[in-house]
Amino acid sequence: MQERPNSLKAAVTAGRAHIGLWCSLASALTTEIVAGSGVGWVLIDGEHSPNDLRSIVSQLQVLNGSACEGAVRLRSDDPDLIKQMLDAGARSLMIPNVRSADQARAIVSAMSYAPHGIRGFSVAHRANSFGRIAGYHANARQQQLLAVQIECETGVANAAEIAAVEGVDVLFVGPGDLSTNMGAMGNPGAPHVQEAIASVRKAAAAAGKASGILAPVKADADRYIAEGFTMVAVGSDLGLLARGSDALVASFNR
Ligand SMILES: O=C(O)C(=O)C[C@H](O)[C@@H](O)CO
Repeated sequence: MQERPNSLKAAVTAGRAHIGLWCSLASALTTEIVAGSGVGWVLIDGEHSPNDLRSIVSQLQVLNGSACEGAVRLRSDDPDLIKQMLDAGARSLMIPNVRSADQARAIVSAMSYAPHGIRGFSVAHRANSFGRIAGYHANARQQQLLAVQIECETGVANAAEIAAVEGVDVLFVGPGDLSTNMGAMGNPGAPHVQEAIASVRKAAAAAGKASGILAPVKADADRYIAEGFTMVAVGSDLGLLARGSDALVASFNR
């Protein structure tokens, strides 16, 4: 058995925009519904959502056989969490608030088996279809995608060095955290934040890497894609359900 190609990695490393949806509801059912839309990837959020390892695995399972790539955001860069999540079958990882090239190198190391890194070895797990994927251990890095989030001024200042780290595929801007860190809480449209966002995109491009961002307003997403961001999340299960239900109820309350 061969490992399924990572369509998200293939698109963004070739410079093709690939849209995704954020899955914050920690529910295999809602992730299945969202993935059925035909979106290219979903982000299963282990940072700000009430997910645990089992709920993340359930969401990855509903993506089996689908063209939609399940990316997982961890709550930190802890190498033990990274190992457990990779073994559980997540191969596209997003790590929040990466601030330096050394931190990025440590994350790549945690994703790599010796001699390139420190990932612990387990002979059979969900990632290699319980031992059915021949050569998984030798080739595991090929289908892995690493998106590091740039979410503070230090990360922006070090974006060029972070992008240059071998094994980093995407600099992914966290617009909420970045704007908050830059004194414009929740307002990524502030001119100085927009300048920082553009500088992250340019740093990624200069290193031949992809850039990504979460942009739940369509006009923003269109503009970011036109500027060159490729891994673009255009909404979330939570937002769709909350705003959709608000609008439906409001439509009866005139
Ligand atoms: O800083 C941000 O913005 C992000 O990283 C995305 C958020 O965590 C959030 O909006 C998820 O729901």
